Amino acid sequence: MTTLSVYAEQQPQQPLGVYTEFAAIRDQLAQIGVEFERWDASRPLSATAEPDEVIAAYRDSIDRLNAKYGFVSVDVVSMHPDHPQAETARGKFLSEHTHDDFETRFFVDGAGAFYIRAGGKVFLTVCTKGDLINLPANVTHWFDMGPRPDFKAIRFFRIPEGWVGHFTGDAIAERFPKFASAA
Ligand SMILES: CSCCC(=O)/C(O)=C/O
Ligand SMILES: [Fe+2]
Ligand code: NI
Repeated sequence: MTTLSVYAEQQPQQPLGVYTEFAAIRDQLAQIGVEFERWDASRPLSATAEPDEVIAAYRDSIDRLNAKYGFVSVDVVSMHPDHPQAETARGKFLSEHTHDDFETRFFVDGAGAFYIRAGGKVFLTVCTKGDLINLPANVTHWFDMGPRPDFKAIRFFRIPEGWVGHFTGDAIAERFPKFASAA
């Protein structure tokens, strides 16, 4: 289930609030400049669908987003629990970082957790199928796909290498609960 847990930065043990209704999640995230939308993600895709198939299936949604935000390219991250690179892939975004580009991700399958640090709080947003999240450039965050990663997400870019993370060197991620699954 899509869930937002809001923590005080210094109190990772107990959230200040937990939200599961779309409107409440959208409104909380809007306060820190993060856009959150629900999009149709019902196109049939096999578990092993190639990036080109995912992009073809969601071509109309991609075109609409490109027109709205001026994205010039997309790619697809597709992870499965038995993926040979699962652990390495998880480790890539598990520490706090920023990007020079928007971080715009459309989950067309599965789930993953964004931890967004803003205004002295951490917004732990578990995204599931149909969620579209849009973090402005330079927002401090980390992402946990869990020990058995299972998701497909389309990533949108305005600049080449927009996915490259600039790591802050802050160990905050180590203090927060890890993502296990969205069930
Ligand atoms: C959910 S897509 C893979 C992770 C990613 O691109 C990123 O930047 C996470 O912070
Ligand atoms: Fe990121
Ligand atoms: Ni899957």
